[in-house]
Amino acid sequence: MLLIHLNNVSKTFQLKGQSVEAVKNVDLDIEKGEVFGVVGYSGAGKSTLVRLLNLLETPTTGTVKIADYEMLNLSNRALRAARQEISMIFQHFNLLWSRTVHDNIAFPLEVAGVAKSERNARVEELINLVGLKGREDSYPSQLSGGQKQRVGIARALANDPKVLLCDEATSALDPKTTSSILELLHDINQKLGLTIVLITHEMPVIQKICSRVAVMEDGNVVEQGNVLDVFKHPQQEITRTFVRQVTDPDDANQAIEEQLREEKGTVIRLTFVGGDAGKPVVSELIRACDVTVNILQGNIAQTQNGSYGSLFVSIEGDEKQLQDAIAFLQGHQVEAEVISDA
Ligand SMILES: Nc1ncnc2c1ncn2[C@@H]1O[C@H](COP(=O)(O)OP(=O)(O)OP(=O)(O)O)[C@@H](O)[C@H]1O
Repeated sequence: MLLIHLNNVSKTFQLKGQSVEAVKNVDLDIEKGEVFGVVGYSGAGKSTLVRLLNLLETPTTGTVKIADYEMLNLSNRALRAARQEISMIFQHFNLLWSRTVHDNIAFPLEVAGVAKSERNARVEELINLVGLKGREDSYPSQLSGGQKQRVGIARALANDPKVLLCDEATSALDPKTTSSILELLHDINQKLGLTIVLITHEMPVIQKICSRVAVMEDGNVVEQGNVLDVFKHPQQEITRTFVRQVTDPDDANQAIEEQLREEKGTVIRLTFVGGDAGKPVVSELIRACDVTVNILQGNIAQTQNGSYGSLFVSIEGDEKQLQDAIAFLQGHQVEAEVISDA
């Protein structure tokens, strides 16, 4: 079921007599219960796009429909009600520093006029959900970054939203804490069926929890689709750059470069789907084409839609053997890209 529908949405800011087109003619459909990611570099328009979803920004053109709400046609009062169903978490948590964990989480319930006993029961439930039992009376300054974001998540869930918007929610956290927060978001999505829209400049975040992704560049959504499909067949150069954040992390690149200097053969990157797909293909390749294959580097990324692997190999053989080897690989649904010739 479709939950979010953006039709031809644009946002132009006027700044000192100049127009800044932050979001340009974006069409986007997000299904109920999915984790949808928007990836792009700084300035691409991601924050503006996500703020258009809860009408923190009003579109210059286009329409925004969320659940049954035509967001632009709502009265102020109806918009306030609709916003309760669209919650948000932030990079810097935006907690109230003078309130305890308990009172931060209770805050949106107070605003919504929920009675005290009901409020306390709900806060306790949320504290358990996000794994903060025992920290109810701490102040935000006494918490780690990951714990602060857990408070942010609990507070965002207080009024049972339909959608959770995450604006660079893990960008201020170290990799281990990032993983634990992404796991929590994944659990919440599974347990509550909550629809999550997250924006990030980090493709590993998309890889870990999103089922679909949109890539933004210069205000445009330049590509969107199922995460595994985008990993397998990125259409745009910028998407390839993002995919490489996962498949060729910097330390792996360095290792490849060092090996490239020493390799006698032709270095080829194989990309394949499925955990084991690479192994039999390589041994069959050696047998069928009578070439020597050295494995240089391998990497498998798990996405929500399945696994995706890349394998760097160096192949030694004459020109004909090499051509045969590439044809053989392609005939086995493995993509083969020549990285460097000896
Ligand atoms: N309120 C505003 N007034 C004027 N220009 C704005 C405003 N908000 C955003 N912009 C401009 O719109 C463009 C897109 O900004 P946006 O913050 O949406 O990008 P982003 O992809 O989220 O980047 P970042 O991660 O750095 O926030 C930028 O050129 C930015 O300067």
